[in-house]
Amino acid sequence: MTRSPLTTPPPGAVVPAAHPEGPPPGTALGSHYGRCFGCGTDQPTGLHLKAVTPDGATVEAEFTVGEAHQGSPMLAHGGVLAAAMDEVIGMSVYLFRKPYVTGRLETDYVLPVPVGTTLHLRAWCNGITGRQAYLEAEGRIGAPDGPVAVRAAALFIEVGMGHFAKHGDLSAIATELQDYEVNP
Ligand SMILES: CCCCC/C=C\C/C=C\C/C=C\C/C=C\CCCC(=O)SCCNC(=O)CCNC(=O)[C@H](O)C(C)(C)COP(=O)(O)OP(=O)(O)OC[C@H]1O[C@@H](n2cnc3c(N)ncnc32)[C@H](O)[C@@H]1OP(=O)(O)O
Repeated sequence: MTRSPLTTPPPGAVVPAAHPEGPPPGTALGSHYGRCFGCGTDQPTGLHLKAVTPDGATVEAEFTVGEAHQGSPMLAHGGVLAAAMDEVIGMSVYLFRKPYVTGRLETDYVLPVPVGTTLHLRAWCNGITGRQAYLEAEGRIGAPDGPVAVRAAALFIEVGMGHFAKHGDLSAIATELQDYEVNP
C-alpha cells in the first residue's frame, strides 16, 4: 500500500484486542444505520455491504459491483470503490465500541473492477493512539484470496456521540444506536 505519513501509525500506536463486549467471532455485523449508503438495508441506492467479523477485531465483507456503480462502461467507479473501503474500515474501527469518523482516506486502484464482480473486502486496525486510529483495507476480486483490486489506508478520528447530535439527527442516533459506548 502506498500511504502518506498521515495514515501511518506513529511509534507507540497500539493495535487493540477485541472489545470484551464486542461481537463474538463469526458474527454478522448487520447495518449500523438503515439509511447508510454503505450498509443500509433501507437505502435503495446504497452498496448493501454484508459484513462479518471473523475475530471481533477485523471485518470481512462482500460487495457486488452493480450497473449503478459504473464510472466507465461496465467498470466500477473509483469513488464507489472508495466508499466501499470507507464503509468496511468504519465497521472495523467501530468494533472497538467508540464512535469514529473518517478524517483521511487514501486509495490505491490496482486492477479495473468489472460490473458483476464480487469484491471480497477485509479491514483491520494498524494502531490507535489518542483519538487517532490507523486502519487499512483491501478488496480482492472473486474470492478472499483473489487478486487485489483496491487497497486503502485511513485515519479515523474518535468523536463523541455529540458529534452526530450536533451535526446530524439526534433522534435517529437514539433509535439506531443503543449498543455502543456513548462519549458525549
Ligand atoms: C444513526 C447514527 C449513526 C451515528 C454513528 C455513530 C456511531 C457509529 C456506529 C457504528 C458505525 C459502524 C460502521 C460505520 C461505517 C462507516 C463509516 C463511514 C465513516 C464516514 O464516512 S464519516 C463521514 C466523513 N467524515 C466526516 O464527516 C468528518 C468531518 N470532519 C470532522 O468532523 C472533523 O474534522 C474531525 C472530527 C475529523 C476532527 O475535528 P476535531 O475538531 O474533533 O479535532 P482536531 O481537528 O483537533 O483533530 C484531532 C487530531 O486529528 C488530526 N486530524 C483531524 N483530521 C485530520 C485529517 N483529515 N488528516 C490528518 N489529521 C487529521 C488533527 O491534526 C489532530 O491531531 P493532533 O491531536 O495530533 O493535533
